[in-house]
Amino acid sequence: MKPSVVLYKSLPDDLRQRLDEHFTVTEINGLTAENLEKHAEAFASAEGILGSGGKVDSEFLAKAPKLRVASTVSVGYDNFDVDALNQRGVLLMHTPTVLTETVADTMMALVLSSARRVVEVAERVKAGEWQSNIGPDWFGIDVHHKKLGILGMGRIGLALAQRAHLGFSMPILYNARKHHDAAEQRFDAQYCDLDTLLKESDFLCISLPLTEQTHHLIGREQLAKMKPSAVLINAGRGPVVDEQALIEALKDGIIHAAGLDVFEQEPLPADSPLLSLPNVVALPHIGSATHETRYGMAKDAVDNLIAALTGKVEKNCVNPQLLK
Ligand SMILES: NC(=O)C1=CN([C@@H]2O[C@H](COP(=O)(O)OP(=O)(O)OC[C@H]3O[C@@H](n4cnc5c(N)ncnc54)[C@H](O)[C@@H]3O)[C@@H](O)[C@H]2O)C=CC1
Ligand SMILES: O=C(O)C(=O)CO
Repeated sequence: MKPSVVLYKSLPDDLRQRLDEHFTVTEINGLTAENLEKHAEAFASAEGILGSGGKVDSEFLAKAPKLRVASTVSVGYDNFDVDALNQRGVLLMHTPTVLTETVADTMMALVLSSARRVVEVAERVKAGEWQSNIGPDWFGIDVHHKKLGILGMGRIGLALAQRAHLGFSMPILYNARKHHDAAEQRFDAQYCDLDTLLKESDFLCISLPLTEQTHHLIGREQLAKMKPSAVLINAGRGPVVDEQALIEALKDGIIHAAGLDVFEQEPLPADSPLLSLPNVVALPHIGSATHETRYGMAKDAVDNLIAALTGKVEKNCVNPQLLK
């Protein structure tokens, strides 16, 4: 008999077909409380789950007593309680690597659009405001040769360093839990402590995961250490930055601008003060959102689930110690 799995994100037809070849699939529209109740039987018999978004914690696991593998269509896994999964012996599979370059492209787009005010001035053109030669009120700030600080020098941080250093002649500073040899050798990146990164970066780019240690790592005190001309870019997770403190810093001129792909609450509420600030570029969490990359992530998530439920895991496992 094929193992039962719950699919909580729709897949392209060919990938759905591949999943059906291996498993008996129940497809639901998200891991909502309502769906957990409505599809209680499917969760009770599920050996695997595949999707993205929604909390997977001990409360969820109590409803899925046969679960062996959770496969998320994302690299970030902050919505999973990894300790609870470990206690239950449930493997967690994710999709690093396939999205790295695309997310770095998004971060570079945020750097450029925040500095050059691309969104703001394009809207002014559409509104018919371009009536004569433009003056300083349309100008932005340079990107090339400025110092780019990377907070979280992992896969995405490295790909951003490549773009910024080789493409835009930007000196790279970074902070991470440990030195990154490839970043230092290939892009001359300089390791520094967080205070130095805050004080010296012209662009502070956050590509950190959300953990207990990184929650509100950037708050009022840290923002106050940044240059008034600095731009903050966050494509890691919203709660790494204290959003209220960021709003105040942007309003009060403590920092110059922000480019944000992630927020404390997503979707960003329509009445968020961030949306009325001209010095904010706000994107709807599109870091990995290209057709090619989203397909690649879904494919990897399907392959990860098949590998893990058939005992053939070689990569993409968050808790490989369970394999021993
Ligand atoms: N906006 C979007 O659409 C996307 C956002 N992301 C976010 O980007 C994050 C990073 O992804 P990858 O680069 O693939 O992960 P990674 O694991 O390769 O890199 C994370 C880096 O953060 C560092 N780090 C972790 N905790 C730290 C701390 N307390 N202080 C300093 N450095 C710390 C690690 O040492 C590592 O260098 C993901 O966890 C996810 O939250 C990822 C993909 C898309
Ligand atoms: O993969 C992730 O962690 C995302 O945020 C979406 O690509």
